[in-house]
Amino acid sequence: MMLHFTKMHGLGNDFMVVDLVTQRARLDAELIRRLADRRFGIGFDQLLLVEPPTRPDVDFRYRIFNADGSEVENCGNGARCFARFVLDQRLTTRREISVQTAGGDLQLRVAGDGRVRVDMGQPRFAPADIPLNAEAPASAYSLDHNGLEVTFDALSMGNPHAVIDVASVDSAPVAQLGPAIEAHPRFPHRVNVGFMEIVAEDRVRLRVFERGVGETLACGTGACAAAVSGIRRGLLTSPVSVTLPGGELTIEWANQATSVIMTGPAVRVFDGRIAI
Ligand SMILES: N[C@H](CCC[C@H](N)C(=O)O)C(=O)O
Repeated sequence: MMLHFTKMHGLGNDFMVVDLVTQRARLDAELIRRLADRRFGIGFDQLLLVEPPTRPDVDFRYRIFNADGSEVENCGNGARCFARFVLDQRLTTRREISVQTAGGDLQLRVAGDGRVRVDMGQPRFAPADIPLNAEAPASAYSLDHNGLEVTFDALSMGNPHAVIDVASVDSAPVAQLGPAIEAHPRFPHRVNVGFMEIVAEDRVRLRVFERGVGETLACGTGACAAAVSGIRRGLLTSPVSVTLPGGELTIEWANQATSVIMTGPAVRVFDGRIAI
């Protein structure tokens, strides 16, 4: 069959977006890996599926698959592209869109200037919610990597994140430490690894080694996790500007009992179709 798709990105974190409201297709992990390949396939960091809701109180179901074929709970940059896509495809006329994900519900709002505001829900800190093997919640954990003690914060944005403070993202050991922590046994579902450089109380630089992908140009949930980590440790004040290699996101978080709000761009690159 021919599968219609749209290539999109959020600050260079790139996606294959598929409308499964008006199309029918089954995409298993092996096919997803093949489609994700940047030479033999379409090439993307994540596949985003737009599906009819399974509950009456949301507009769509939003499913996310990493390039390695693993299905995951959330994708922030993808959520902004999801909102742009369903409006462009006329799958809705609403500019306030609610979606269900495996990690919880998201509220998407498309602004007049094309930027998208996403209510990402509340962060979760209990080790069991991340999940992280740890005796009790803390704002600083440590693990051993080749005899080196690595200190990190950890939380869930629906998906798991570790946040490591670094003096400079330019010299951060992303390629060495990223994969080691992603697959560390302390994280039973693996983890996204953020390297955060605090520039000012309202500004950070960030690089993210994403679970199931590797380093990406931007990570929306990673930007949320980094900002939340800095705010709750008293190092940052909301709103926080997060500068990633692909560009800048604004993250707001008032306090533990409120949602994290992420605002940023969503870009449509091209439409295509592929035989599967
Ligand atoms: N790699 C992530 C999913 C995509 C997150 C990222 N692309 C974003 O914008 O939040 C995970 O395995 O949880």
